Amino acid sequence: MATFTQTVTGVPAKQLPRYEQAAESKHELDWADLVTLDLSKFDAPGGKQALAHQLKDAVHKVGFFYITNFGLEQEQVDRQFAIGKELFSLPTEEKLKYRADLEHGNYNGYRPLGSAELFPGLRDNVEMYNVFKYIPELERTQPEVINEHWQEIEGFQRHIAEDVVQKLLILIAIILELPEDYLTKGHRYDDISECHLRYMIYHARTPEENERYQNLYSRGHTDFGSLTLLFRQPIAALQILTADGSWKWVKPHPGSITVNIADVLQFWTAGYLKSSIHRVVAPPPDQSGLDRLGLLYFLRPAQDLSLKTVDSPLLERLGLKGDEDEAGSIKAGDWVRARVKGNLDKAVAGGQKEKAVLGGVKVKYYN
Ligand SMILES: O=C(O)CCC(=O)C(=O)O
Ligand SMILES: [Fe+2]
Repeated sequence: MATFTQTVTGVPAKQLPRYEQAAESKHELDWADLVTLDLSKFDAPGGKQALAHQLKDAVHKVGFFYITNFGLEQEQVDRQFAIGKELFSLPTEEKLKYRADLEHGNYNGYRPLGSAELFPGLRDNVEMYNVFKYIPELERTQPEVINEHWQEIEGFQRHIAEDVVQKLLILIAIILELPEDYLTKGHRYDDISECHLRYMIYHARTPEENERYQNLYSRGHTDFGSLTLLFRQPIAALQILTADGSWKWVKPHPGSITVNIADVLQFWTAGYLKSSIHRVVAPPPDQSGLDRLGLLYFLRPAQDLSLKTVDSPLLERLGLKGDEDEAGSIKAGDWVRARVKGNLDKAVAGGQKEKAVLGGVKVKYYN
């Protein structure tokens, strides 16, 4: 295994202030009905099969689900929120030293406030900091607060990448009637890929600003990679576009991670797995004055893998494996970078639109 040689300062890590989670909203919102997978059942006899059975409809029809008992204590999760909070409190000029090369579709590093235009002339209220995997090929200079805690961050990433995500990929392989290691092979921590742990912050807006922005924090979109894991943030804001065309809120259940299927799994399964459209809106009135910190892990496959439909007996039986595979010539890494670049495009008046990304394949955007 490669060893990583990130420069550390030699100065003992500063104490981080304890992160206090916000109180949940008292508003009764129109919550999405999502299944919860208890991952502690994974290693029990027949556990994987039972979990795969539970997951099958959810990943086909909704694309979103919760997981619990994923092997991280709330305290470990809160430490990551504390790192994110510290990072975003740095002066803007300091953060800009670590700006990601967004123009080339590279998300490694800082994405400044207002990078995406939501409506013509109206920019987003989001900052992001993406920490790619700690492998030599992806090394970059990082702010002090990241370097001071890099071993903890790497340990956190590795637990997600080498334990949680591996279990989920095995369940999905079982659903697709593929060998259990079929998907895990393309998602190793030491592969060059764009997987990252993301700290992000949505800055609260005034009620007047929210009105101008039609309450939108982040446009409806699908995610670019294989899976996205969203650590629980009690400030409600995430919504899913459901099959009947209505938006439903995602409830931040204690002790859970919200997981969603992203584009690459949709390509590999000719649409059987749903890369669902979701968006982020202004929180309900009792939380709308709060900045909303986010902690997410974006799983992406080894960059050279093609987006060709996999040889799944299930997909064969369903008649989904046709001769036409328009994404077959696209590489996963190229898809992800094209979509990162696309996020910098100017907003188009009139809302919903479709946009060609690569090789004639298009994506839809929603407000
Ligand atoms: O902040 C959230 O709840 C979701 C963020 C999201 O969808 C994304 O960053 O892709
Ligand atoms: Fe997303």
